[in-house]
Amino acid sequence: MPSIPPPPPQTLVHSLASLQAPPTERSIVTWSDAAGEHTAQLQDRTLVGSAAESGIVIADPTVSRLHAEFHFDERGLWVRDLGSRNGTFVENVMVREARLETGSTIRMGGTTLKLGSEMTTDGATPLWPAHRFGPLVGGSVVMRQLFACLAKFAVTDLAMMIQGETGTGKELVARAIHDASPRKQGPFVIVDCAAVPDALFESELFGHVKGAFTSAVANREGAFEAADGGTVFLDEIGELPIAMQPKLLRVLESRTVRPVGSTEHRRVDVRIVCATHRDLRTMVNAGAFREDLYFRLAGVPILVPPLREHPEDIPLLVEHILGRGASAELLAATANRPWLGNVRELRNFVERARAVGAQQALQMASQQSTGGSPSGTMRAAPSVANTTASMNPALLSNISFQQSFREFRDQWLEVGEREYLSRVLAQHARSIAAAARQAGLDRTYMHRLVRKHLL
Ligand SMILES: Nc1ncnc2c1ncn2[C@@H]1O[C@H](COP(=O)(O)OP(=O)(O)OP(=O)(O)O)[C@@H](O)[C@H]1O
Repeated sequence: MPSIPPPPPQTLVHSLASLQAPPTERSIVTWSDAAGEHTAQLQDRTLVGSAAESGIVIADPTVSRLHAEFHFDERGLWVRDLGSRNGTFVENVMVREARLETGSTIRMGGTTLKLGSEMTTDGATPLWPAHRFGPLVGGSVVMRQLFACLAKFAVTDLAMMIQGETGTGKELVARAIHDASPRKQGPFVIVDCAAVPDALFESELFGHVKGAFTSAVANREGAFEAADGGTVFLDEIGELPIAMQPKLLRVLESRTVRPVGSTEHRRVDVRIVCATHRDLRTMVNAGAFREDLYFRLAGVPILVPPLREHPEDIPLLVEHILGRGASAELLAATANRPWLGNVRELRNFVERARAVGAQQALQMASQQSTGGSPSGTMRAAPSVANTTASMNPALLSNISFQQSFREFRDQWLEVGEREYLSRVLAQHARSIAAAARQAGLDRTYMHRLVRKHLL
């Protein structure tokens, strides 16, 4: 079968306009007061106060009747205090007028409002009605908007591109899309593009026939064929070697694969979901990622927010991870940390706290250099002294022996696993290949473990 030539190059702006649903960004504020929790969309001018005639009515006696006004101009969104009794504060600074950004917190009297934004394609304000979407948990406005967007597009066959910092839940989002799609009975196949050696990429994706290269001792099915009838999740798509990019594009367009060493094209029916922590548009502009492939993959761009943008979800996530209610101590310990490694770091922390107690977990966290960086780069190797401290037998004195053996074992396996990996990595100057060799693990698996433990 003749190969299909790639489409003619397009400009980034033109392609963006033609391939993305035309989203409109709307600013919203959320707050809770004596009357409960509220979300309101901001108009060109919105009056805020405790008077019933205000656009945003706050049920709080410390808020003046006509307290402040939100308004837009060509430079953005502003809040202006209207001479209120108790003042208007932005990020705890008292202001007469200030420009706001998404995520800003605005305090009026005793009530704090949080500014968010939502992307809509139809002018409506989509909010998922529940605090869960498949395996995903989140009750904040940003997460419920995300869930509504996932629900809307999961039922289509459009390619989806999930962007977000490391640990924000991109893989879980991909799984949620698959589970909510008509393909849910089909396979869900993950390819971690960061963990596949360049020379094996083609075989990994499209398979090979026996004898295609020296180590090809038998026919092997690639990820696309394995996912036939289901979804292929291409994780860390930004790591796809440039030489592979036209090959992937051809497969997406022809919907056929040709295993390495074969002349036969095989038809495959897969939906593509990919994820990246990098901004692929910057990579396109730098020539490191093909623009035509980018637009083919980014049919629906999905942005997963970092945890710091929805800290109100932390208690819900903590209880989800624990599988039960959390102690006040644990909730306090998790409330005000930066969580640069996002939900993954929170999960590791909670699992450690379950094993050793919240205080000890806090101590261990402060011994480690904190946070997976937003850029997704690995953090510096922990020192041997630190790793030794984390296995101090004194930890045992903090462990709960009230739990079941199974729970105890699972918690200590996590702690032990992390300890083992950090030591092996340190011994091999953080070479994943060398560490995997010594550990007797597959390099891909080693890579996953390292990311899982934020090492
Ligand atoms: N909204 C959520 N609800 C429940 N669990 C979550 C949520 N978001 C993330 N997690 C959990 O956090 C951990 C990290 O999530 P995941 O591996 O999907 O992140 P990621 O963005 O793909 O990370 P990376 O970019 O490093 O691959 C997982 O254990 C996942 O189950």
